[in-house]
Amino acid sequence: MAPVRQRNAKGANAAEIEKKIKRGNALRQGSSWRGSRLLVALLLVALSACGTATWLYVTSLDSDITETLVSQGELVSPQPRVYSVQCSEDYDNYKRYPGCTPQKCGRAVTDGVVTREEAQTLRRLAERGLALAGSEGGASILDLHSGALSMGKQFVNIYRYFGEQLKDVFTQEDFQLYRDVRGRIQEVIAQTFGLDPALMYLTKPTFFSRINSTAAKTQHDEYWHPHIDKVTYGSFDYTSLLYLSDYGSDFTGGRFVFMDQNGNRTVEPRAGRVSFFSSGSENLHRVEKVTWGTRYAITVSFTCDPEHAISDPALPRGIHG
Ligand SMILES: O=C(O)CCC(=O)C(=O)O
Ligand SMILES: [Fe+2]
Repeated sequence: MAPVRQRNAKGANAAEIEKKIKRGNALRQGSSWRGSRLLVALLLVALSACGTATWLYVTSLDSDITETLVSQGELVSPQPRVYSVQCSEDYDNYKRYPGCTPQKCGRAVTDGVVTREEAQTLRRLAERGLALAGSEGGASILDLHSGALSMGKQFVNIYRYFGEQLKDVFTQEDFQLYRDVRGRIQEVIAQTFGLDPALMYLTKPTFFSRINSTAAKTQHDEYWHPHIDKVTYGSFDYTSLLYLSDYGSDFTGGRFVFMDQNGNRTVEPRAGRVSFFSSGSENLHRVEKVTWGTRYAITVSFTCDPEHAISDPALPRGIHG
């Protein structure tokens, strides 16, 4: 009996082993199936991620079609380069001043109105003025008309705060140069848009700006938001920008961007370059973030409304520069 039992036991063992092997095989087959299904799933996820990324890239390219209107290296002189655009209806909401209120709208750039030497003198003026204080964030302004100067997270009035000290910072010649340049810009805007320069007035704010890549600390530092000058500043009818430094060598980023329905159009700053445009929503724009270096510019703005006219900046009486 015992050998039979043994045989039986042996037979049972063999059957069990066979079963185990089969189960093992089945398990292995199952897990390899599961493994390959996982692989397929992963592949699908990767493919759809690639697809989404490509789609995002293509659509971002599409909405980011950028045309350079004027590059830093070009010299646009003696005549401005003019791009006409249709006027928005913004001006209908304001009193019309014939001979000044925009009827022709557009944008233009000229390197023939302010010399590079003049731009350098104005840049030094800006450097000295802004060295008195400046924003903690990346964007500082100095408004010689109101006296507003960025200081830390706010503004001070330089004429009150620094008083007599200013005679070592600004000279009468500096203010004379500002007036001269302002007058020439006014002339070229009037010529380009067919206006009577005598019916255009300097308006506020009109300011020097200094921008670097330091992170913004307050909303005042956030210069890069798209905006419409007429909406932001109210009184503006024509905006001009006089650049005091060069895109690409003094700073990177910081190009001026007109944001049109069908794409972006940029102006690359160049010292002495004047860019001007009608201030309504036909000229929605922004400034790219400055990524390196320091960018200096002056915003010189004009209104047609004599009630919003301001006088040229001048050193207050008693401060003799
Ligand atoms: O500095 C610039 O290029 C533009 C500044 C600007 O948009 C503004 O002052 O309203
Ligand atoms: Fe602006």
